[in-house]
This record gives sequence, structure tokens and C-alpha cells, in this order.
Amino acid sequence: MDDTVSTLIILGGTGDLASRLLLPGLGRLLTEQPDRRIRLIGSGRQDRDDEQWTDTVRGSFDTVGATGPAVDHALADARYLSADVSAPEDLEQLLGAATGIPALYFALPPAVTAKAVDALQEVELPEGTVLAMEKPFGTNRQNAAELNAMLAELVPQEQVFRVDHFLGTSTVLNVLGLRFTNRLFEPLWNRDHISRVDVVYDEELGLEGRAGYYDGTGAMVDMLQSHLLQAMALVTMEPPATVEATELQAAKSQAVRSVRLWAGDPARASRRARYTAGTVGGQDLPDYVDEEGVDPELGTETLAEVTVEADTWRWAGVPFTLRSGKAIGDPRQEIVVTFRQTPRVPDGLRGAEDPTVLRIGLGSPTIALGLNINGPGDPLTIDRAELATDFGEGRLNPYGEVLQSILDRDPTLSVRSDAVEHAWALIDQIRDAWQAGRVPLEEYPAGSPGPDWSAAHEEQR
Ligand SMILES: O=C1O[C@H](COP(=O)(O)O)[C@@H](O)[C@H](O)[C@H]1O
Repeated sequence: MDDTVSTLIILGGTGDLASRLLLPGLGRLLTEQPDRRIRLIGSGRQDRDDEQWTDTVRGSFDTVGATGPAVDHALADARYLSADVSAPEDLEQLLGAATGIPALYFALPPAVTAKAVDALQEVELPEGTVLAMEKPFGTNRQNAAELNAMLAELVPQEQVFRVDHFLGTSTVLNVLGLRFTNRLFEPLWNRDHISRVDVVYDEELGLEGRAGYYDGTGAMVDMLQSHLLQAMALVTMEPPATVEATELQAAKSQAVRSVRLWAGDPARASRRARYTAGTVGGQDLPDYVDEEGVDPELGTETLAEVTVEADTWRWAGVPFTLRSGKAIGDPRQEIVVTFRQTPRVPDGLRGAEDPTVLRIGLGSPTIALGLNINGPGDPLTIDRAELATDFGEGRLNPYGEVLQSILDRDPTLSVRSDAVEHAWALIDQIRDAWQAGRVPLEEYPAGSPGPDWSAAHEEQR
């Protein structure tokens, strides 16, 4: 029997996530894999018919130029069923419309996802059913643990996919190749040779009409709790014997588990801010609190930063700064590994002030190694040079990669249950300190680089 998924049911099919990310990702996947046959069932509270849903799917497919037999089949066979996801009978009806093994994709806010998972307890799931959960997975550690326990009642762990689309980006996938297939890096990949690591994902984008999700969630949960901690785990994890899914997940989970707040103090380790009116990427943005749908009382941050360490023999004492902000001018999206200075520079060589730096792009598929060299001109003066490569986008976009793994039931890109709980344990400490007023909510104009936190960075060197 073919054990791949043949029906994808999107709960929240009429939402922003589905139309902007999931469906374009699927379109790319089906274009690349013309033999794949998928029944695509959309579901939402709104009444729609199959034709309207097919139009929505076609519109999203068109944004990525999706074509070919698999795309035609998916469009011809697309179905829409309105459903209340907290009603077991509605979920039963959705699953009844599936052919072969179904995947239920929860493109829903955490509270609604929890209700749907609860309702599924009363539904008999078809053999092999896959449950794909969007981030944020739960709302805090306890809530995530409860959700994990409910899911464990439904299907085996390997059929639960906790989606983190950063794990499907080419560069993040390539951290493994870079680290474990080049003799150059791994012997130096430790506290003796690396002085600090920054994992930065700043964006020009502001709220973009997403107050319903983002307001009250904020940058710490939206980006650091999931994506950036996962990216960090790929940097800090021990080399696995194989890249088989269970082994990779175990190595990453252990890596997340070892993460501690810098100096053990959430107030010293974390910083937060939100944007005020300004211009970024040629677009005028209002104060965050004046964006449509924002509740100023929630005190949502649009820029979050935390310094942590991986409390292991390999990494103890090395600061890892994770940071993500919206409405940032000239944003950086990269992992920056800064090596320690050489123990000594020969007398007479001038200008060797900067250390060797490895930059792994997160928003673009780039890798660059910044080196000191004797450049042209005075032979005793050191210049900087960069060995850089742009290895091109992957065949699929990140959601295409993630969907492929879900449809093939290959959990390599999924986050294991305990890893999510470890991540929340860290974030909960920070949010408790924020709620207790221990970390001020600063402001920065949209289009600026964000507040000047260099004093905090110096303290952590
Ligand atoms: O998950 C999210 O990621 C995006 C940034 O990732 P990208 O791949 O779309 O560049 C971020 O804008 C969004 O707020 C967050 O929910």
C-alpha cells in the first residue's frame, strides 16, 4: 500500500496563512512533482462552494506560476466543506471526504487548534492520519505539554508534524552540510575557537494587517520561540550518526534543552521594543499602536532580543544572541559565527583587528567567510576579504519543503514534542519577567535599525 498522504485537509483554508504560504508552497511542489495526486479539501467557518475554493487555490497557485498534471488534478478535484472545528461530527465529515491517507493541517490560531484537537478525541481517525500543527504550538509550556498529551492520544508521535517553515529554507537545511561535511569547521566549532554567535532575522515588513494573530503574540513568540531557537539548535547540536529523522530530532531536541538565559536572569538577558511611525522600504507606517486592530494595552513588542548560552562542554560561556524585529531599515537575516582572535599577531603586521567571521544567510541562500589577508598595497597591512557564495534558491520554497515532508510522512523537518516544550520553558521565563515590568518596552522609529543595545552587548562579551 502507498503510505504517502493523498488528501490534504486545510483547517483554516480561507485564512491568510493558507492563501499566502501554504497554497503557493503546494503549487510549487505539485509543479515539481507532476505525478503526485492530491485531493485538496479546504475548510473554514464561512459558507463557500467547491468552485469558490478552487478559485482561491488557483489564485494562490498562479502567484508561483504552478502548472502541470498534478496541479490540474488538484484543481479539478478540490473540495470545500464548511466546518466548526470544535464539532466532532464536522471533523468526521471532513475526514469522510478524504481518499487514502489524510493529513489534517491546522492553519488556525493556537486556541482554536486546541479545541479542534480536543474534538478529534471523539473521532475515529483513518489509519495513518497525519496531524500538521502550525506555530506557535501552544501558548506556553504547560499548554504545549497539554496539547502534546492530547495529540499522543490520537496518533503515534511520528504522525504529528510540528511545522517550522524555517527548517525548510535552503540555508537552514545546509547548516548540516556545511558543518558536517567540511573538515575545516567542526574542529573549531566550540567555545575554544568561537567567541559569539548571532541569529538575526530582522524584516522591513510591519504588521501587514495581521493584528488578529500578531497583537498579543509579539516577536518573541512569533520568531524566537520557534524559528530562531531551531536555527540555533542546528548550530549547537552534536553531530548525529545519520540524518535519519529520529536521530536529527533527538540531536536538536537535546540542543534546545541545553539553552539557558545569559547570566540566568531574564531581565539581563532580554530586550524588547516596538515601532513608532516611520518609513521603511518606501512605505510609511503608523505607530504600531495605531495599526488597525491593535490593542495598546497588550504591550506587544515588534522587536525582541535575547542572549542565551548552550550549557554544554562544547559551548559554555559563548553568548548566542537571537533577535528579530519588524519595520527595521536595512534588515539583516543571518547567522553570524564570530571566531576568536588568533593568540598572537606577528609584530609588524598592522590592522588585524577583526576576527574571522562566518555568515550564513537566513533570508537568502548565501554563505560568506570574512578573512584577514595581505591585500594589495602595503604588504604589512592587513585587509579584509570575503569568500562568498550564493548557492541559489531550492527547487521548492520553504512551505513546499514542509508540505513535501508532510505528504511523504517524513518527519525530518518537524519539531519533536519535547523540543517545543523546552523552547517554551525558556520563553516563559522571559515573558514572566516582561509581565512583571522588569524589562522596559522601548520604542524605535520604523525604518531605523532599532534601539541602541550596544551597552548590553558589551556586557555580554
Ligand atoms: O513565521 C513567520 O515568519 C515570517 C518571516 O519568514 P519568511 O519566510 O516569511 O521571511 C514573519 O514575517 C512572520 O511574522 C512569522 O509569523
